[in-house]
Amino acid sequence: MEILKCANLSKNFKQGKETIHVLKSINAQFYKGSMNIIMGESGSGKTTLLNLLSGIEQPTKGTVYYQQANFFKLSEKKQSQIRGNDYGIVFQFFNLIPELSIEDNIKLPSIINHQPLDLKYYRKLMKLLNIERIKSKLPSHLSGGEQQRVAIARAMSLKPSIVFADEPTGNLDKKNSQIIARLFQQLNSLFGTTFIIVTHDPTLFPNPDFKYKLDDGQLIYK
Ligand SMILES: Nc1ncnc2c1ncn2[C@@H]1O[C@H](COP(=O)(O)OP(=O)(O)OP(=O)(O)O)[C@@H](O)[C@H]1O
Repeated sequence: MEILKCANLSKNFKQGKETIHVLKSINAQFYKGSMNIIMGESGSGKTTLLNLLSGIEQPTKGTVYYQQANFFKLSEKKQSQIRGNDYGIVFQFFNLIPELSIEDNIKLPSIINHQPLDLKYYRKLMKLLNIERIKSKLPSHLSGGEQQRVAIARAMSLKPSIVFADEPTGNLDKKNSQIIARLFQQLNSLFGTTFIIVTHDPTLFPNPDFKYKLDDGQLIYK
């Protein structure tokens, strides 16, 4: 069953007097519980595509459907509910709040979105990501790999149906990149979360369900 879909999705940016056509009428489906990898050269529009799919940015043309609903036609309130409760986002540079403990960082989405944490699920997540023993620390006291594991826990804390990850291993060494990639696979199998991951290094994800490349504004199925 498809959970997310885009139809004729285009995005242009104005750069001075020029208009650049970053995404050119992209059509794609993402299935519930699937692992999707998106590759592409620097500047090919990977972040832009992720921003449109996750509802952060509006397309110039075209439609994004989340569970059959035309996302950008939904009310602002509904859009932000979906972004807060149903989507999780993982960034290259972790984006943890420096003043908050690890535990408070992870619990933040539940506070902001007024959603109770499922404590049994939360403990399972902490254990799987191996961050229980560092939960009282501050982000600055953690290694990059640890910070990214915390960021994944935060993104997954409200049991999202889709996690969007933009170069989640881009700031990590090889060993930690492999650990993070393996964790994504495990979370996908264990919780059935749909993952849409942008990466420069497809060897980290040897068997995704779907692999794409962004090239000249088109999303090509590999
Ligand atoms: N807000 C913006 N205004 C103008 N141009 C933009 C904007 N956002 C992105 N672009 C341009 O769109 C193109 C695609 O950018 P994007 O960040 O999506 O690429 P990317 O594939 O994620 O690149 P990288 O791998 O280097 O992160 C680039 O040429 C970029 O300069």
